Amino acid sequence: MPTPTFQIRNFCIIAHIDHGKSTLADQFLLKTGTLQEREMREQALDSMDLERERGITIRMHPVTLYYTYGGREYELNLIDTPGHVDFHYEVSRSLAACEGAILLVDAFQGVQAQTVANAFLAMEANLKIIPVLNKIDLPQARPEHVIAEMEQALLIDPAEVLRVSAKTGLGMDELMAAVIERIPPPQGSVEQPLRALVYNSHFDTYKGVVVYVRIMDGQLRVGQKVRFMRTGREFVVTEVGRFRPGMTRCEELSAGEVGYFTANIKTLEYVNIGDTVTDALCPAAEPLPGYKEPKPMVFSGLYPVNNDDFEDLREALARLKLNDSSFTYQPEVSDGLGFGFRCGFLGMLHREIIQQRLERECDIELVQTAPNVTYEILKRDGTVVTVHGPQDVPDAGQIQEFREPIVRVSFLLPAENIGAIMQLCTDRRGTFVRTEYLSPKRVMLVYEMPLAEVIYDLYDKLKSITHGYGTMDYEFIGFRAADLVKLDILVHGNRVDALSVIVHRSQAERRGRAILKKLRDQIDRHLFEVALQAAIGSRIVARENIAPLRKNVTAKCYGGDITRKRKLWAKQAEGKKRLKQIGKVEVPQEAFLAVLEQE
Ligand SMILES: Nc1nc2c(ncn2[C@@H]2O[C@H](COP(=O)(O)OP(=O)(O)OP(=O)(O)O)[C@@H](O)[C@H]2O)c(=O)[nH]1
Repeated sequence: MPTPTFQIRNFCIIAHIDHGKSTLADQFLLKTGTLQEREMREQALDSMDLERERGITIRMHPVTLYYTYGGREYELNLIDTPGHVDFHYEVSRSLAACEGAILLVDAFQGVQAQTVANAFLAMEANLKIIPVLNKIDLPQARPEHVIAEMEQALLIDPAEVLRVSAKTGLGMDELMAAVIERIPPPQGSVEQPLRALVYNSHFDTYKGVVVYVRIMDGQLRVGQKVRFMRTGREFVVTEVGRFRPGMTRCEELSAGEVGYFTANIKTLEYVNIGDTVTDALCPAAEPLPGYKEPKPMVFSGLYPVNNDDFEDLREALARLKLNDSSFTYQPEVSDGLGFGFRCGFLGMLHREIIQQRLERECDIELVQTAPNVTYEILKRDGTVVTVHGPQDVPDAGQIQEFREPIVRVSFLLPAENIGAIMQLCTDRRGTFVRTEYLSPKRVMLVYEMPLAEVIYDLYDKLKSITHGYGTMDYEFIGFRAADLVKLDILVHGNRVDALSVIVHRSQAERRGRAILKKLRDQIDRHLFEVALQAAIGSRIVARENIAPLRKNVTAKCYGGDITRKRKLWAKQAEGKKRLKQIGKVEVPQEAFLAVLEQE
């Protein structure tokens, strides 16, 4: 018998990193007897190794709990959401699968940038918010201040705020009651054709893709032929189940419920987060709203240090892609680094995670080039092209308008640092939007800024200026025209493709000079003077010279000592293996790395 919808509650926990979301999720498992204390590994829901190591939630792990309240048994579906900005879209899809959200705030740290961003996402999705203060067991907790911040920043009624300790379980009874009493039961009808929201998925070696769904209307059963409405692909369902928290089979899932299904789906590419699954024979008229194609925003080149590892790297990337459809890659060749791949990521954290997985899983030494963002170029012939790297930029003569991605960045910081951060934002071509004091000591600051400036080092700068007390969050708002140029690097008159970068014209000279300085330190002297130049089209904006070598290297070894000479020659030959000939100049591989690797 399916649970009547009025006895179902679907909710998630939204919080800033480290405010205790996973610990609270564990308390729900304990409280409902889903897991016993002894069975519970610490933080059962954070299952991926990498997450455990980094202590952050990357993927969402749903769990179905049963809890008796007021003499009735309720089905509670808890959906854990990622807390990082890179995974914004995934957060928004998991919110769409719920009717309510627990907004968890650390009673010491207070409201942070991601708390605000995620709370607004939940409010936009019309979720019932249950504001909760966590870590009230901490001696340094300052509940009254934090509640005042919540009221100021998020218009939360102080009377509604619950106080818990996810660590000790204090306040859990009140929280369970609030989930049941305050969050509305799901709407939707079993009589309607099936509509299920795909809010996540993972790849299982034996079962194929496991699709995580929230059933909005209708029913989902084994043997049913279903259709993904965006792609039109059809599959026959082989298994339906719930997460308890392990995958547990059941007969069917009905309107209002949360669970998973498998259907011998071989690749995650067929399963898009946000897509709608319907019955192939009796399809729904309209898919569910809000679908977005996941778009990588940050790109960088990934090269094996040893070119023989290229095929291994290709295989490793293909395996990763099976598990993460938001990551993209395509082969590219660079003058300096040889064969490699241009990879697309959702953001900087996503990029770091992928690199770590690759290194761990395939034991290949990798070089990552400095990250760049995606650009749009309106050409004089009226076409718009998307550019993922400097090598794709057409000739200046063909460019009508160069556009870059802009994000809205929100900072939450100690009031005393506001001047320094505003200066930083101005230097990074930011446009001031607004500022708001949450208390005399904490302020929210909003800027619009090019994404390229944000990924460069904004986060590190924020942390160092605010001594770790500032937080930030950003969302993509669109492409805007800017005075961007492709800056080329010439070694003795020869353009080196691998070293080109896209920069704002006002910064071209400074960036050019910095690159040339690094190059100069890496390239040995030659018998002639080597000119290093940075150029925009044919205009040189910066120049460095490497003075010529005055004497032959072996000259100082006198004529007679042939063994020493041989040794020297052998050593030179060894070094030359990794030298790249550019025109008449030999450039060591390290020079490319020094310039391309992120500072
Ligand atoms: N004293 C105390 N510590 C807590 C409490 N809840 C969580 N913690 C600690 O706070 C730290 C972060 O908790 P997590 O549950 O990992 O936080 P999270 O929000 O899931 O973090 P992400 O997965 O990074 O988003 C851990 O060291 C917890 O032990 C609490 O109520 N009291």
